[in-house]
Amino acid sequence: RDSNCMAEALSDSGSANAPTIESVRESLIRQEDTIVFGLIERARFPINSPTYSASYAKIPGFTGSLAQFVAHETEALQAKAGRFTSPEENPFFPKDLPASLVPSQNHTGVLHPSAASININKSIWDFYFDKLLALFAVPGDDGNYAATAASDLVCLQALSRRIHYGKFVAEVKFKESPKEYEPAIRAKNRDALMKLLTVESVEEAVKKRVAKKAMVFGQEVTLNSTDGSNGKYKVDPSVLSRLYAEWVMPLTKLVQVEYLLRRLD
Ligand SMILES: C=C(O[C@@H]1C=C(C(=O)O)C=C[C@H]1O)C(=O)O
Repeated sequence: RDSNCMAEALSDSGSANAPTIESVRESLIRQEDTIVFGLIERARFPINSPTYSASYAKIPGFTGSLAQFVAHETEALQAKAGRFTSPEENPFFPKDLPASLVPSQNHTGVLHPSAASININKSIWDFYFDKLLALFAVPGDDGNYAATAASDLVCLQALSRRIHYGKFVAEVKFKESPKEYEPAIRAKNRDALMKLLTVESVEEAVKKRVAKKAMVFGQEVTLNSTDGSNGKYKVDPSVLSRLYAEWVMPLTKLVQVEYLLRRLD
């Protein structure tokens, strides 16, 4: 099976195509590329703070910032195109989302149905704008607010997909050893579940790999120099390890715990 096609793989029917811990981890690794490239694209612009100010935007018929407006309206269009019928996609503005207008895809049930009730995009939105952005975008204002908002949404959606992928990780882990998970689920013991699903060696490797990807993808490519990067990268590699250590992995694990707690409902 083509390992780049996790979405297709997860949609396949039949247990022969059921995800494995390897296939799920492969997808998480590939999604790192999307996240690193997304941050590199956003880092082309300075912070551009008017993008986040409701008093700047004053959009007729909409209360909120330009960033909120672009996310809200883009999601409405994407919903009509069927984006959120995929169990891998979770909207930031789930209220009043228009229905899909396209023929429905056959997303067969890999996940327990209660997975649909898990959406932690509010936390993702908050850490992205309140903490992360200032770590990789330089201070300043170049007036490119619409492009800035669009590029923020690309980052947010990539982070959201990665973090909510914890649902699939948890499903695979549960299927591999139900007897270990069941008592902790019945006891609603979050700490025990967190311990069971945590693999520190994998987390260490993730932190190192995303920093390395920031170096490889974010170097200046030139034709006639021996060291194109000169140690300068479009996004500081340490920001990538910090993003994963402080937010992405803890939130992915939170999604896993939330999913497991509902797994026997
Ligand atoms: C995703 C997994 O579960 C946990 C979360 C990880 C992550 O978010 O990258 C990594 C290791 C585990 O502690 C996994 O085991 O691969």
